[in-house]
Amino acid sequence: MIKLSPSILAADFKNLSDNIQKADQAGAQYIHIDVMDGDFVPSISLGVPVIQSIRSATDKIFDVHLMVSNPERYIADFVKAGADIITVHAEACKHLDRTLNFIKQNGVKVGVALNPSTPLSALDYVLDLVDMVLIMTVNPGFGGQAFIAGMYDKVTRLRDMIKDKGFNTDIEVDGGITQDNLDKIIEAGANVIVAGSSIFQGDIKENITSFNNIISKYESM
Ligand SMILES: O=C(CO)[C@@H](O)[C@H](O)COP(=O)(O)O
Ligand SMILES: [Fe+2]
Repeated sequence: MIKLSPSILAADFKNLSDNIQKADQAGAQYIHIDVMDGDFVPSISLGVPVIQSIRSATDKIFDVHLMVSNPERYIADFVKAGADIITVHAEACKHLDRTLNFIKQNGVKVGVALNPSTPLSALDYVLDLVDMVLIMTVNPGFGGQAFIAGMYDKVTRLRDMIKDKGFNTDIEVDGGITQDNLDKIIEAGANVIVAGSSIFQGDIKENITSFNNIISKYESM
């Protein structure tokens, strides 16, 4: 099952709950929420109070991407605010195994993210702990960047690694995804698709319908 996770970083913050409801009604399965701390990545975006406040706008899955140093400090707060999936960066955790276990103990789905330059071997001893691996297809910190072409191969190799281990882990891709590269990234093995600018710039409903039309070709396979 392929899921679309619109990134609200590209939404109109003045009309955030309206934009989220449009994405929900147009057929997004997840809502991707980028939390940036100005330390792990240069930008500061939004945090717990915003998530708490938009929780009532939709009952779709809140897919929370923490681009935060030492994220274990905030996990319980994000769960309380309404996160359903919490993804932390391998590069941002001093004790990744402990942090992933802690997310699971808090009763939500566990994700681990890798920057473009981080090798897949970072997953060797944690893959069994996670529900989802997020492959960054741009360097984290900003929306609207161009997809890094080398990431197709990374996703293919990760899908093989997951199959070899007999797991069923989701692969999320995040950054620079458009209707033009969607086929290729799904064919590489991604099944959770984050898109910010290419959903929220222009007509949200039309964009989501076009994305879902492409995705639907793979659902019947
Ligand atoms: O995590 C991030 C950026 O760090 C992303 O979730 C972006 O928000 C995706 O935006 P687009 O590249 O799709 O515009
Ligand atoms: Fe993200």
